[in-house]
Amino acid sequence: KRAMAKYLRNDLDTLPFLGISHKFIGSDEDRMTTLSEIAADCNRHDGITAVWLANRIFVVITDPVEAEAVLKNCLEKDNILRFVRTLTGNGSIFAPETTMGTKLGIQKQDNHPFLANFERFTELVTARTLMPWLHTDFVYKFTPYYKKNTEIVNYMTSFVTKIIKEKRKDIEDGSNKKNAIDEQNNDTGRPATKTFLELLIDYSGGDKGYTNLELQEETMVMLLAGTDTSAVGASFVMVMLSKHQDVQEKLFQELLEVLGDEERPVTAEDLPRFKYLDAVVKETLRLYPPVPITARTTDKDYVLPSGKKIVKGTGVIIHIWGTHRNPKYWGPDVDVFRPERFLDLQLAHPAAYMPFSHGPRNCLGYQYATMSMKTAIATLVRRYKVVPAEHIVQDGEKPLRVKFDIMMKHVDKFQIQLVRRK
Ligand code: HEM
Repeated sequence: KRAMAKYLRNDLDTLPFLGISHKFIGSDEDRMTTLSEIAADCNRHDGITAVWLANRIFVVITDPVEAEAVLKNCLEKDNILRFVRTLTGNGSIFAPETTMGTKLGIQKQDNHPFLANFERFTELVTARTLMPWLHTDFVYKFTPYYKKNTEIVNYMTSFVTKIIKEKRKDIEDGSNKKNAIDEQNNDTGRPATKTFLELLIDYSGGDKGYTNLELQEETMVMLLAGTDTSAVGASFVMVMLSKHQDVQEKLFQELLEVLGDEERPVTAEDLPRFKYLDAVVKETLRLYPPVPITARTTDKDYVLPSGKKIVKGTGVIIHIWGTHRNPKYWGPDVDVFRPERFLDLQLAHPAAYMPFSHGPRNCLGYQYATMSMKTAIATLVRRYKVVPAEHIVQDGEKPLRVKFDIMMKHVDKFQIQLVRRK
């Protein structure tokens, strides 16, 4: 591993024993700044470097050719992601209403304890992931974070378990005909919609299928992976539209063309016709991927397409943010927000653009996420002009300030103003 560190060099400020882990101390904005410095350094080293996080070495990749080789061959997620498991257990890795089909009212109350706990959980997990001295359970248990983490996990699991028990009882009593989604859509005349939770119960064999613990773990996974990611993606698009009025005007014209003059609901059939919206969403997720990194571990020695060798047991960080900003694949205007680049684009490599990752363990929900983001954005932009929040100076090409807590988010909380269009 030491030999590997020598030929996969970096020019980052590395300390004895700590490696680069000291660079992750600080705020969640500082952590994202460090991640972007690592990406830029990696791009200067042919898209592959190695960094030490205390006693563990991680290979960092921003070259899509090398990334694809790893993502197709190493299917195990690296142990560095294990702290998420305090919540998801053994679930296969959050739209509360569509996931669980119970009126939670979470999205209508931004101070709902479930959301507050979820946010605090992501902060705690990210801090622990990036600070190696907190990795050992023995040490972690002596810190105040441990107590908080346990409280949060207990609250969230009991919240979800209660819903699962109610749902099972509803199904038993036959009182499950209508769920929260159907109630919202009560005038559509569509057959009853099955929620994710109902489908899990049904397909796994009803009473004889998944246990309550398995249902709880899978539901947690969907909540964790599904809710905030799409909301964060759509919110980044809205902020970029507020900064780039020319892009917004072009998008508005497309919406008028496809939807006509009336303010009718956007349908699934409209979505493929929104070519420019597709480009705007893609260009936003290129510059601001809500999940900026993912990780794998090697189960044997690998020789990458470049001939570089990664030894068994190495953590590999697939730096999605860095790959999207690799000038070798995106050209000299890599940092410029230019949706037009995605119109008729032939990607230089299929993994050069991967906000949903790439290969057999990529995002399970990418089609749903894309459809839900486009529907929300088209609905809003058809009705409202999006302008920057009053106190935020219009700063044109200046990059957004972003922070990292499992997901990447806007430091200024995605603040914008909506002005009703006539
Ligand atoms: C803009 C929205 C989203 C983005 C950017 C996103 C991105 C990602 C990324 C980068 C991964 C990591 C894959 C890897 O390690 O290779 C992932 C995994 C996953 N995502 Fe998403 N995701 C989004 C929305 C969703 C939604 C809406 C769902 C569910 C409905 C979902 C379900 C999952 C699941 C289950 C995994 C784990 C797959 C596995 O480990 O095999 N995601 N997502």
